[in-house]
Amino acid sequence: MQPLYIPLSQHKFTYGTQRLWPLVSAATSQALDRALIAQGYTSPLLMQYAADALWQYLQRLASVRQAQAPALLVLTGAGHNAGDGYLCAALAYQAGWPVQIISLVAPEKLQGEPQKSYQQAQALGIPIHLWPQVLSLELQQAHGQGDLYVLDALLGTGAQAPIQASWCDAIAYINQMSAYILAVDVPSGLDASTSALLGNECVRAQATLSLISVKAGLVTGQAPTYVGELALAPLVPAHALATAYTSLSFAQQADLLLAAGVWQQAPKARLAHAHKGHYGRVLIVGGDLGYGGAILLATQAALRAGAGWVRVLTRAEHMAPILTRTPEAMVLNADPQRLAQEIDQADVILLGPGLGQTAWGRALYQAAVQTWQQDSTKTWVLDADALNLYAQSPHQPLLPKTCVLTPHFGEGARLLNTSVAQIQADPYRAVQTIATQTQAFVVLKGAGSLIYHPQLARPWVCPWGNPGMASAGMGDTLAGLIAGLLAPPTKCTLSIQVQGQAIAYAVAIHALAADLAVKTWGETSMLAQDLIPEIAKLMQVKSPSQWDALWR
Ligand SMILES: NC(=O)C1=CN([C@@H]2O[C@H](COP(=O)(O)OP(=O)(O)OC[C@H]3O[C@@H](n4cnc5c(N)ncnc54)[C@H](O)[C@@H]3O)[C@@H](O)[C@H]2O)[C@@H](O)CC1
Repeated sequence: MQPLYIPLSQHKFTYGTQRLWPLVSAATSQALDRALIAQGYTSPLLMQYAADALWQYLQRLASVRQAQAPALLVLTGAGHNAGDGYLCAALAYQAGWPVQIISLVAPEKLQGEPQKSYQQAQALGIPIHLWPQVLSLELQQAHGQGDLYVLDALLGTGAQAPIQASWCDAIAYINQMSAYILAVDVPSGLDASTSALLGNECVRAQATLSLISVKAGLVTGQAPTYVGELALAPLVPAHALATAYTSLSFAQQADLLLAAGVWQQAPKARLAHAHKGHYGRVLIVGGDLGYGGAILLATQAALRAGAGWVRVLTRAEHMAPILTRTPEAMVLNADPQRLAQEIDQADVILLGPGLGQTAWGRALYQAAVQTWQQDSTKTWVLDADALNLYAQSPHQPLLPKTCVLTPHFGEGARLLNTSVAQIQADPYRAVQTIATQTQAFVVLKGAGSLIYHPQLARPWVCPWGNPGMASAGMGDTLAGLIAGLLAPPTKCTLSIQVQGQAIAYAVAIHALAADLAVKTWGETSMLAQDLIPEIAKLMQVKSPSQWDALWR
């Protein structure tokens, strides 16, 4: 049987020659449903296709896990999401799995398709309990043996905040089970558009099968904790979906970067007669006392990204350690007077790794601002305390014409003078607001990093990376990588689109390097420096087969 879903969390994942995948809001997803219904894919048909895909996913999972006597518990609410759940329960029951359903909504309150699906499950004789009834002995036994699968069909794209206490209790109840949770379309409690949490509890699924389209709220911010493995069940043929997309009058929300296209963005083969001037000059400024490692990592990443030369302005105390580890770099004692002259010689200036906020760092920041105000033709990357100092300025200076800001959520909150919670409530809005206010490229770093510039149609989302990246030096490495990849002088004169692709490539390679490194070091022990050799490996990939070989 043809697979009814496409796994999106795999690194080997490719989809034709596409480089991007559309991410949609809940509203767009509902409009897509309507457009498909208008093509003759009626609501009951789509619901049955959804149930078929969910059931196939569960069966394959049980087979991979060599599950003994698998049992299914389905939690349902009132909407179409629940309808998918009832129909999937019916398929599992007919195949001989022990199945029980816990509904949070009294049957007499159900309407339309969800009501019909409920009646179908009921007619088969599947036990349906109204929350908070306890599980029957049979399922409890299966649960004890660890073969219990839970289908979360409580809330889908129609979910609204807040989640009431009794629903939170039900969510907490399934989260504490030692069962495998598959979420239908969206983990209940997560906003499908923004990745915000709608209440105090959210289903923590091992996997989510997104239906018809991938929702933007599943891939960024806090979402990866709740979504688990992500897969898409398109439900309808590609041509029907393409017609549905073109009939929409409003744009999709974001684009997901895809592995299929990432390697195609790698720097081209070098000219046979090349000299280092062809590959650009990067100046890195930072590394106050106590922060020598930050500037070292940025330097190594910029060099591995292929920059022709890298000069470093830092504290005198850090010169010898950096040179010992990276003799290819030119390392100089930083003083604000020297800065203008060094900037003049560079194509790209990275300001911020380990810059700190003492008088030393502030003086360098001020000198840098004066320089770019006089000559805004250079490409700048502002990271770490350069962002904080910019955010603190009472009169924020106009940024250079080509500028990349790389805030994490905390720095993003300072740039917008708001809280981290507000950024988490809608990272898409945050990245677009920062970029619009500054007219710069913004890389909002975190799980599912976002990349945006006001002249791009939509933010791009990087789907790779792992929680081991929540460690010191990761941001410095990324900043160095971006600076190195933007360094070739030709890049600076190219369009926003092409510069954006170089930045997206840097973000992707950084996350993918972490996904390679984690295979050796594990999430707990992986260090930022472990990414450097993996970055070099990834940048050598020139074909899909080389790409696949990396992930074997
Ligand atoms: N329309 C269609 O034809 C299709 C819909 N599909 C499924 O349908 C879902 C969307 O269906 P709906 O629009 O019915 O949305 P939902 O299934 O998310 O349910 C909305 C219902 O939940 C209630 N609700 C919202 N927030 C709540 C909260 N915080 N606490 C308690 N109850 C709450 C609403 O009052 C409404 O009754 C998708 O996520 C997908 O799973 C799929 O079957 C594909 C086809």
